[in-house]
Amino acid sequence: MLNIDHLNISYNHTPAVQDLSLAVGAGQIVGIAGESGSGKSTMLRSITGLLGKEGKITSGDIWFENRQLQLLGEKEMEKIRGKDISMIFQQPESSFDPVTTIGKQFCEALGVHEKISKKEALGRGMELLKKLHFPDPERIMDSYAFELSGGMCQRAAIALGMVCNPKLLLADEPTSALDVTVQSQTADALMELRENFGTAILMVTHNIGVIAYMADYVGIMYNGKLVEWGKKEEILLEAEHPYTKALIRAVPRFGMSYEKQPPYIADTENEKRISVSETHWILGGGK
Ligand SMILES: Nc1ncnc2c1ncn2[C@@H]1O[C@H](COP(=O)(O)OP(=O)(O)OP(=O)(O)O)[C@@H](O)[C@H]1O
Repeated sequence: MLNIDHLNISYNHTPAVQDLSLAVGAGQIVGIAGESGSGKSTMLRSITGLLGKEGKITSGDIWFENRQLQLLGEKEMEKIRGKDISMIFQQPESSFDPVTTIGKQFCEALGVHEKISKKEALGRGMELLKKLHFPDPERIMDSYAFELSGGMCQRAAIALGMVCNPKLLLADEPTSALDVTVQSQTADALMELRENFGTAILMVTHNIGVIAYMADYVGIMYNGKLVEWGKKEEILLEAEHPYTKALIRAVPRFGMSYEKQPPYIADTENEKRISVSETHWILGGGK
């Protein structure tokens, strides 16, 4: 569905992303981890054509289905943004206009891409809010973003991002600004979207625990380059790059033995183990 091929991006001639290739298949969750400044957000923004004035794709291709996104003009990108590809951000409030009700923003988001009545648009939004476990979607529709808690706001932002039923959701640190319990709810909400709608998700984060919990494929960025790429189990168990090893070592253990936390991603031959439920616990999802 999405194929990034030997992508190079610079800001004012300084390279930020170098020779990056990766792929996201339909319905897959791909997690990209990496330290601050390694180029994760730049890579995501390049997909939606939002690199700003300084940012430039200097070579390489971004294929989405049969289109080369980096060759499309702003008008064509506008049609794709929000409809086929949508994006959610670390600060959920930044997905919303603070002086417009959430309901009105659902109507506006749908109105850009479809001829749809206000009633129908609100209905579609409320259905999504229900799927994301809001017991009172009508109240949410009448609220402003600042009236919601951080976790509610992020789930509402996910619903807004999903309202046009995009094939690909880009998520920039979707759980980082949230406390651990809400991180877990948000991670579960994203995984449910994949289950319910087959949405592919490309997510960048500092948090290898979130990736261990959610992703099918993992990439590790370091200094603008993708230094590791593969299936989650392969990367978490067979990390080769020193930065990946350090990231995995840095996952807190909370003094719990692995044996108490099945199921494992286990490589019995080498007796190396990473507990998926441990990362779930780190995310606040249970003990
Ligand atoms: N608008 C910009 N103008 C100039 N340089 C930029 C701009 N945005 C990002 N950069 C630079 O590009 C490099 C990659 O930044 P980017 O934000 O993509 O990293 P990141 O991995 O997403 O970091 P973080 O995890 O802190 O968000 C950094 O060196 C950063 O300073």
